[in-house]
Amino acid sequence: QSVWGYDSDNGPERWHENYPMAKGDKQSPIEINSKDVRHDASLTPWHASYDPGAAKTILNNGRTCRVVFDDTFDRSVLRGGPLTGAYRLRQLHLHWGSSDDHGSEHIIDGEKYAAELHMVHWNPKHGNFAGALKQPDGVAVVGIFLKVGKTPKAEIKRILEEIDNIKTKGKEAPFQHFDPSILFPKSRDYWTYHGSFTTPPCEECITWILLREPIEVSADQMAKLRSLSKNGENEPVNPLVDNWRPPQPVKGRIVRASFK
Ligand SMILES: C[C@H](CNC(=O)c1ccc(S(N)(=O)=O)cc1)Cn1ccc2ccccc21
Ligand SMILES: [Zn+2]
Repeated sequence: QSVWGYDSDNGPERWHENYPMAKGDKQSPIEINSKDVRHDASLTPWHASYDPGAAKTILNNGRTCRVVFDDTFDRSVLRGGPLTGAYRLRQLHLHWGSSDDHGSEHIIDGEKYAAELHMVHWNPKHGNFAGALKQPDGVAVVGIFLKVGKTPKAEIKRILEEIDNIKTKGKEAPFQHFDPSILFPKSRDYWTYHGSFTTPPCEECITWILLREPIEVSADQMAKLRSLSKNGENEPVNPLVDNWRPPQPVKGRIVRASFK
């Protein structure tokens, strides 16, 4: 019984065999077409107030590179936008491709970005993360697109510098004094819709907040990300690339925009 992944024998087309939610009506990611988006003037700006001291470790779990934060109290929270209340930052991670022309999970007007960064928050009114992922308003994920360009954003460097210490599956390193809000682009414009985890168990508990403005990374930084391995130490090298789920059926959902 192979654990889920992104290969032909355990990839997105087969996740539903062990995770029936994968065939639900509110799955993520999706393709966003501007012509179908509805501007919602009632959408207020979102606000993140993160404590750099909440950052704990960075790890390679064989499927992504993840930074974990202390979420035992309202220390780093996201408010506003489509959200009611303060959602606690739990972790951030990325999805990327084997080349610069693809890798993001959400696709905007046919455009795929080289990578997509997810900042995962949960609603403490549901007690803990396990409880939150069973609720439609349980989790909020801020998605930031990464585009390869000439003027890379310096702040992403901090994450990529750690890559050398977590090359193989299971490797973890301390990652402290990091405020992920430095990764935000200038514009606060966003799209929002209701969806799911883009990985098993694919629970439909996520309010997605996708930032319209991508941040820039360099080709070298993308190569760095692609130097991560799915395999454990002393196992045959299996590059950690293409850890993205293809777009899922929109099924009548409305995507709202905070901007005109
Ligand atoms: C779902 C959880 C592991 N998965 C995630 O937390 C997760 C977060 C964000 C995304 S994405 N790509 O959509 O942003 C995908 C997966 C495992 N898990 C299952 C039950 C459970 C209970 C407590 C703690 C962890 C638990
Ligand atoms: Zn993700």
